[in-house]
Amino acid sequence: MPRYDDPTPEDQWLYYFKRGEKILKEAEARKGQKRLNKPQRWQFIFEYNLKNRGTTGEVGSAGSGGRMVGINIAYNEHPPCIVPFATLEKKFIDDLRLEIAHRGSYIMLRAVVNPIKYVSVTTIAEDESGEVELVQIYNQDDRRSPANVMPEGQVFIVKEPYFKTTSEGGTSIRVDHVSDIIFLDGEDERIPEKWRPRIKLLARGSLDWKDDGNRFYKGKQYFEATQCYTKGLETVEPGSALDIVLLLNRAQAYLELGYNEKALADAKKALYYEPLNQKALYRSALACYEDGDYESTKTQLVKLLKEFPENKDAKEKLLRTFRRLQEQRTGEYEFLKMRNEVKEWGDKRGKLDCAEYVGPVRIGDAGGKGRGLFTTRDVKFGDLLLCSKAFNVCHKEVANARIDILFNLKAKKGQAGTHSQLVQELIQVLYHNPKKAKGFYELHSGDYQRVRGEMVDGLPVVDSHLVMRIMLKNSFGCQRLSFVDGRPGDLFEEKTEVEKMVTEMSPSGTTGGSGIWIMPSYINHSCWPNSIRSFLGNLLIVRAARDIPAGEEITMTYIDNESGVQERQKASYSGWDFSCECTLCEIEAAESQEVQSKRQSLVEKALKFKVYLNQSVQKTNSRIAPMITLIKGIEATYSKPEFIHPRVRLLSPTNILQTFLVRAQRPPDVFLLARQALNGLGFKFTTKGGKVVIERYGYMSYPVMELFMHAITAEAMMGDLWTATLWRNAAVDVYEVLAGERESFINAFGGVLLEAGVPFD
Ligand SMILES: C[S@@+](CC[C@H](N)C(=O)[O-])C[C@H]1O[C@@H](n2cnc3c(N)ncnc32)[C@H](O)[C@@H]1O
Repeated sequence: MPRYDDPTPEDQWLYYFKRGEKILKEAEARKGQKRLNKPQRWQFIFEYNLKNRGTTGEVGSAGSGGRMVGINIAYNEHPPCIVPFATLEKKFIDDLRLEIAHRGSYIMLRAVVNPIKYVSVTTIAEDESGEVELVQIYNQDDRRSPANVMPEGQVFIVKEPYFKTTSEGGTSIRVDHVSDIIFLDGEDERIPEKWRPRIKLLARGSLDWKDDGNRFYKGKQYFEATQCYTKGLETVEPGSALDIVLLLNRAQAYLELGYNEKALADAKKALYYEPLNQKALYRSALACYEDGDYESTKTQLVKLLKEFPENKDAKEKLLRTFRRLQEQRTGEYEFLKMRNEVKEWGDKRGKLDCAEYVGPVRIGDAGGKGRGLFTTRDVKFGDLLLCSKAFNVCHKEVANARIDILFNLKAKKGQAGTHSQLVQELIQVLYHNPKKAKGFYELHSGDYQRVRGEMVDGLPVVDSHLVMRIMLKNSFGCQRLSFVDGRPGDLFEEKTEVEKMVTEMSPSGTTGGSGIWIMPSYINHSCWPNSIRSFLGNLLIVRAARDIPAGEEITMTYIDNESGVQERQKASYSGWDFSCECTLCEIEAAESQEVQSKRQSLVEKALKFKVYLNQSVQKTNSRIAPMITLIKGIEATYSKPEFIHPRVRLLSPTNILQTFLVRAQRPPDVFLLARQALNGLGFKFTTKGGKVVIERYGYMSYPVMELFMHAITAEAMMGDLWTATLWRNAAVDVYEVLAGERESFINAFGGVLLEAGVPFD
């Protein structure tokens, strides 16, 4: 079942946290001390090279098979440097003290080996006195090779360096914040005299830099291309033809990297000198389009087409822009086309070309819950509330997805999946798109103490620990499609070797994709929510799961609601620091301990029958009677009417029994059970004017769809195709809410309908 995110209750990760806490305690005990063992330079380098012999610098990825599972442990939360470099005082390796961020200081280093990458880019660096130390640089752009980030011989500055004990007992300078490291190029005056190249390279002109940049661009090395164009721009005459070419080339490379704000800034600079430059107008339009600013895109393209009416790309883009503006206004999308596109991505990264839709909702004060999302008008079951584009998402379906284990010992949170990759990518997005970053920084970050200061030395400050905390509180566990061929997406997962390893290490047994969607992050939790989210590629769709009056708070579920109240409370507390007080929790918490335990033990017994699902028909047949007794027993533990207290815990046992009954070819019982289960969830049906009408919508979740499909196929098997068709129509409405759109119903369940002989339309 898709979850808001993996709550990973503390006890499941106890072993790792205990180990981590031990390391932390030992490290804390050494706080302020000098490193114990000063490594011998030659020995240190020799052992490093020996250990990393045979690796190419990059330690593979999930799809490449040979990758080690990365374990990212964050415990040394320290804010980034927010003071200008000029105010810092130089320190040497010998001056560093353990478990301290050296405020007011910097250290000048030079890499003496080729780097290696696990989760961080790791190297050995020397200072000017020849002392060496391990340096771990986190959160660099994963698209760059480690040798490109930190080639041997690279001189760099670490501002306010953090010196720490490694989990292997050694020491290292750990750089968490991208804004804390300054890479110096050969001509930088801050490079110490002794590290300057002895032979002065021939002076290179802006034209040379442009040619180099173009070569890198052709080779798809966009980061390197931007570096060359930047060098060229340093010496070129402002407003000259070459200046404009360099700006426009850099804008194009920035667009490729997703640094849209920088691309727009470059295109705008070119437009300052040449207001009707065709490429500048087009690239500024592209940058606005990529950032979802379709009005500005339109303005730029209209201006361009007025001057250059034959520009085909601009015409095509303008048409697309009109479509985006319509989506933004109406929430009308070509869902089926989009779904097929997502399927075609295969194991590649993808992004749908569409706009965001913010429906009848607004952010408001939700009292003790902080902020929340509220309806601005009466909303009907199935209405589209949000169609939100990912701020950033890391799908695990992608071939080179990084599946790691991420621990934040300070926040006591652990996650298995793409979360470590997500944090790293978020940091890059925030660093290169500071305007867009504002929406992210406004999200809930729990008790984290934020530092002031958005920019330093003309560059954005990104606090990696803050990003991690926001990610922990707001990320959604996700897959690319909520339903694949009739079943919830995650049932289809074929685990890769790395995933299997991570799953083994994660007692919750789950690994998942993860992403950040800004608006949906404002929705608070309820165990019986009034909205449902679903995923379509990089889109998160939220629809109303019942009629909601104007001004009511919209809720969704963060956790697996098929568990009992105590487990749910534990999950919401350990994952998000709150105790749920929704009506379901209120009712269940007020039940006697005896009733709660009885229900729990009956559910556990019923779930054990899952093992028979893969056994012979005969064996399953003999389990039907005991299963019915168990289900009746669970039902008897509920005392309130189902529309006040839905029988959520009966969902999985019912689905198991349904499968037994289908195999035993007992369609009347299959239908009866499906109907009873739906009634038990609070649904109320009537037949009106030749239609099955859902008079009251009950508790909605993915397995509900199974109940509908069982009802439909059972009716068809009994020969009543008419009733089957009526149920099918009702099922489409429910599917729309669960899958986000109705257009793919046939796509998803066509096979089941075909087999049962139920007409499609
Ligand atoms: C994703 S954020 C939701 C938006 C958040 N309320 C805000 O102000 O930004 C998750 C956090 O909201 C709060 N929250 C969500 N659901 C809640 C609930 N049912 N009761 C109390 N607090 C809740 C918790 O602090 C949780 O860590």
